[in-house]
Amino acid sequence: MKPIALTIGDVAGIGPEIIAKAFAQEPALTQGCFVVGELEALRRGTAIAAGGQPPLPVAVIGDLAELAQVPPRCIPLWAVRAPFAQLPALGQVSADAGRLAADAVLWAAQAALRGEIAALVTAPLHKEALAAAGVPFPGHTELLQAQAALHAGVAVEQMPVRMMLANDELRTVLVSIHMALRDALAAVTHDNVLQTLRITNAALARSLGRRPRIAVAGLNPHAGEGGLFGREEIDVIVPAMQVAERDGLDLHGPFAPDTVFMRARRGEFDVVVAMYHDQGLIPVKYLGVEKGVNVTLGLPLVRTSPDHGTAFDIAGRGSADPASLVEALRMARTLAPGP
Ligand SMILES: NC(=O)C1=CN([C@@H]2O[C@H](COP(=O)(O)OP(=O)(O)OC[C@H]3O[C@@H](n4cnc5c(N)ncnc54)[C@H](O)[C@@H]3O)[C@@H](O)[C@H]2O)C=CC1
Ligand SMILES: NCC(=O)COP(=O)(O)O
Repeated sequence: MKPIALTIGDVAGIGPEIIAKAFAQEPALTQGCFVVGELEALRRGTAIAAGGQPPLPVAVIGDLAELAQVPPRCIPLWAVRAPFAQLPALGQVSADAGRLAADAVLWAAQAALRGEIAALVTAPLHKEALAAAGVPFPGHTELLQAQAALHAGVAVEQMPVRMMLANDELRTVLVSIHMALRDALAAVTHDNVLQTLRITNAALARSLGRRPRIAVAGLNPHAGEGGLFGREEIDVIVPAMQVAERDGLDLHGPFAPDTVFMRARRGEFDVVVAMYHDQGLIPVKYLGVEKGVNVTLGLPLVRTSPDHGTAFDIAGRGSADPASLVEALRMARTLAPGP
């Protein structure tokens, strides 16, 4: 398989530390992987991860062919900038860290689109730091969508993508992501719901090898209770489902949002389409932030990420759990195309 890039994320957070822990704890899984980032921040992460023991060494590479020469228990690094004279402080929003995080993702996205790497696994970045650096995208998902559209020579709207969060008990795909809740309500449109259903169906049919059973969450309490508590289910969600059903999708609902995740977790459905960010992410993260994986559906490349963020509150302490990053790496290997 081609190499897998791990982008360093926001270096004021736990990204470098959990990357170093993943390399230390999972030598077989991380074989053929390399970090995209900056030398001093990665070295700081290896020292934090080692907790007083000798840290894993870092080997800077200038060509992906050099990966084969990197000895075991050494972390290969593709540096996207010169080493920091002064590292961004741990636990604080900084434009320098935001710029580095974005540059690492941009480099890896372009390498993936050129077919040089099998997948990218992105350590978390801080959205305020990204904005402080002047990056015009709220998160990875939108940045990758824009890069993929550019590469394909199409408008961003012609490269629709969706966020999926998954663990071994539950999957959810979101109609909208990084926007104010008021805007998310307005984003529950016929086209957005229909597009989400189609993207979900295509992605899961590929990974499951069969037609996925898709549950649809309502927007309102009790899925509107027959129109008593809101009409979006009747006016928007059901008509979009009817169009998708005519295309052969196996759809169920719209169901009361407070019970649909419980039913999916019991095995009734393969995935729940949620109407906005927190409706879908709270149930998955509540099952354990260490288990979830974020996958961007709809891209012409494989991208996974841990489900948690930069955890500024614990950065530098050595207590960050690399489990979700390890799961993201495992999932990237599963989804990545063969040689
Ligand atoms: N894939 C990505 O790039 C993601 C980025 N974010 C961004 O991260 C920043 C911080 O977000 P928050 O809402 O504070 O969420 P967070 O996930 O960074 O932290 C929430 C709580 O979980 C704990 N936590 C998170 N990951 C942990 C780990 N691996 N081990 C142990 N404890 C862990 C933190 O210490 C904190 O108490 C925001 O800018 C957010 O947008 C959030 C989610 C995903
Ligand atoms: N809540 C998940 C999240 O914000 C991750 O966003 P992205 O950086 O994967 O687009």
